[in-house]
Amino acid sequence: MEVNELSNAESEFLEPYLPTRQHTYDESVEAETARVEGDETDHFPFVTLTYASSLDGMIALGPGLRTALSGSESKSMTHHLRQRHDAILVGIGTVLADDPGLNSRLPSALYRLQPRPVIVDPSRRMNIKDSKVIRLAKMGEGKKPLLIHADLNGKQYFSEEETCDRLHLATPISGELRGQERPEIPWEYILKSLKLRGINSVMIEGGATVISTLLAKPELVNSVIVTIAPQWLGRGGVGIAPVSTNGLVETAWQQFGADAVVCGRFSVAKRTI
Ligand SMILES: NC(=O)C1=CN([C@@H]2O[C@H](COP(=O)(O)OP(=O)(O)OC[C@H]3O[C@@H](n4cnc5c(N)ncnc54)[C@H](OP(=O)(O)O)[C@@H]3O)[C@@H](O)[C@H]2O)C=CC1
Ligand SMILES: Nc1nc(O)c(N)c(N[C@@H]2O[C@H](COP(=O)(O)O)[C@@H](O)[C@H]2O)n1
Repeated sequence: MEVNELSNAESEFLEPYLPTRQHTYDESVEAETARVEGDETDHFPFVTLTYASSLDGMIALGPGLRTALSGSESKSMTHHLRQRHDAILVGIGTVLADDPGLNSRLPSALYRLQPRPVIVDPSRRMNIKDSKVIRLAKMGEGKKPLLIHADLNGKQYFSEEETCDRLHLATPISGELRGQERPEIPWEYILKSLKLRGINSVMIEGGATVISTLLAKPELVNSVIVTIAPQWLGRGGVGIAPVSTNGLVETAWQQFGADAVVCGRFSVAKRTI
């Protein structure tokens, strides 16, 4: 699908919901040297939650199915968002289903402006050899991905490999988590670790599990940008279903091609722009 630069009006519409333009992030010096300074709210990167949904609230036709919802105009909007953040994060479910590129295909997205792909893969399920995100990084069309794994022994360490970097995060094995087959890494750990590595803004793109669990932590989310495509995906679809109810404030919407793009913030977010 063709990806084009946004018009001035389109990028001005989005700008209030985006992190400030910094572009100081450089993954080659990503940060052994980075230090957390400032108050508690500065310990987290700016988080933008974004995805495309059908009219019946579905993001895919079925579990594990790659489903095109955005038209070319709203897809271009997504690629604009990708180059406005230091990192783009998805869960391993999305990588296994979609084999996404996780780069920005906008003509203006020079290597310097590419987001660092971050993949939450607690149990190391990613197939490194056949991955598009790694192929693109090798060709210089995107950055090397950072994989986040769970370390059930409570350690926390970072290792660099030729094709990807791996960050092992301590997983609390207390009470309800003990004996659970799928280790769950608290979002606070993930986001603080990214900030510690010098990542100041992260666009979180999916999939259903990642979005639904983050929607239950609205205080960690600075802005929400949802594309609504004018179609229904039906009952077999994969829906967004947070465990808690919530609503956005400071909302705005604009048409991108046939799609509506809705933006907003949570009143409880730790900090605003
Ligand atoms: N329309 C849209 O905008 C988008 C649609 N999608 C669609 O979404 C679907 C994929 O959704 P889904 O299967 O839910 O996959 P996700 O991408 O949400 O990945 C879920 C998996 O990631 C791991 N994970 C996520 N969060 C954590 C955490 N906090 N701690 C530990 N592990 C975590 C777990 O891996 P494990 O299972 O190994 O424990 C979990 O099962 C696909 O069909 C895809 O096409 C995806 C992105 C955008
Ligand atoms: N914005 C948007 N619209 C859709 O209709 C989608 N299906 C998605 N999916 C997300 O984009 C990823 C694929 O992107 P690239 O391969 O990098 O172009 C996919 O994995 C989802 O994260 N997004």
